[in-house]
Amino acid sequence: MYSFILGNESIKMALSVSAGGRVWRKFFKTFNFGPNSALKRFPTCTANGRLYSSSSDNVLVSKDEKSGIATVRMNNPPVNSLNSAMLVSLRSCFEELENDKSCRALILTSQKPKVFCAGLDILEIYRKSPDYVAQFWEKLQDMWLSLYGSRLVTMAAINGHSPAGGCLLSLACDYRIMAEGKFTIGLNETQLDLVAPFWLRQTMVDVIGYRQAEMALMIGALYTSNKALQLGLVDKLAPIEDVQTVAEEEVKNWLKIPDQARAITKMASRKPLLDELRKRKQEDIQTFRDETTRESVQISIQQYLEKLKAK
Ligand SMILES: CCCCC/C=C\C/C=C/C=C/CC(=O)SCCNC(=O)CCNC(=O)[C@H](O)C(C)(C)COP(=O)(O)OP(=O)(O)OC[C@H]1O[C@@H](n2cnc3c(N)ncnc32)[C@H](O)[C@@H]1OP(=O)(O)O
Repeated sequence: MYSFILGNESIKMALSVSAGGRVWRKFFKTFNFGPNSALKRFPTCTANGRLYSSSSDNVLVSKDEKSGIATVRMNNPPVNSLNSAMLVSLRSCFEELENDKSCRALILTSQKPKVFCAGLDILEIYRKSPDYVAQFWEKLQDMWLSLYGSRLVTMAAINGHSPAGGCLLSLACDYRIMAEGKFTIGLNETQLDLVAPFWLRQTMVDVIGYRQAEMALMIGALYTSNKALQLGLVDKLAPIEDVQTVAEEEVKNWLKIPDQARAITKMASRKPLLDELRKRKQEDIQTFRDETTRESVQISIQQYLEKLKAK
C-alpha cells in the first residue's frame, strides 16, 4: 500500500486492497481534498513516462527515470522574471510532473547561475489594464497552488538571487538549499509599495516564525544566504557549483520515507492555506488588481524600475 500516490483513483485502489484502508478512507473524508488538490487529480502521464509538453523553452525539464527525480530549470533570461508565459509554463510543468506516476520529486533551479528568479516581471504590472493584471495574478495563484500543493518532494536549489517572487517559489517548496556568497533572498514587496498577499505572508510565517516574518515583511528585507540560513529561511548552504548535487543528495534522503505517509502529512499541514486561497481567490485577485493599478503604486513601480535600470 505504501508505494506511490498517483491521484485519487490510485489512492482508492490502494485503500481497497489495504488492511488499514478504513483509516485512510477516514483521513481523506475528514480532509475533503478540494478540486485543485494534487491528491485528487487523476494521473494522465504519457506511456513512456516522458513529460512536459510546453511549446516554449522558458522552463527546461529533465527526469532521471530510475530515481524519479525531475529537475525543473527556469530559463527566462536575463533574470528569470515571472511573466505570464513563465507562470503558465511553470504551472503546466508542475502539473505534468504531478500526474506522472514515475515521478517522485522535483528540484526547482535556474538555468542561469547567479540569479534563481528575480520575482514577478515588474513590467507585467506597470501601466497595464485592470483586466490584464487580474489575469496575471490568477496565473500566479494557480502556479503557486500547483507547487505548494504538490504530492512530490519539492526542493528549491537556489543557485543565485531570489527576491520577492523568487522567494515565493522557494517558500512553496519543502526544502531550500541556497548558494553561499553574496546572493540575497526575501520578500521585498514593501520596497515597491506593494503588500505581499496573505497566502505568501503565511508561508513566510510558517517557515521562519511570526516575529521574524512580521519584521522581514514590514521592512521588505532581503537577506544574504548566511543570514537566511540563520533565520531558517533556507535549510542548507552550498557552494554555487554544488547546489544541484547537494539538492539531489538531499532529495534521495527524503525519498527513503514512504511517499504516501510523507505526502499525506504534507497535505494535512498545507491544506488549510490551500483551501483558504481557493476560497478567497477572487477577493485576492480584486485586491491585487485594485492595489497595483492605483496611481500612487504605479508611480512607486516606475521609480523602482528606473532605479533598477540605472543600477
Ligand atoms: C493584502 C493586499 C494584497 C495586495 C497585493 C498587491 C501586491 C502584491 C504583490 C506583488 C508582489 C510582487 C512580488 C514581486 O515579485 S515584484 C518583483 C520584485 N523583484 C525585485 O525587486 C528584483 C529586482 N531585480 C534585481 O534586484 C536584480 O535584477 C537581480 C539581483 C535579481 C539580478 O541582478 P543582475 O545585476 O544580475 O541583473 P540586472 O542588471 O539588475 O537586471 C537585468 C535586467 O533585468 C531587469 N529586471 C530585473 N528584475 C526584474 C523584474 N523583477 N522584472 C522586470 N525586469 C527586471 C533589469 O531592469 C535589467 O533590465 P535592462 O536594464 O537590461 O533592460
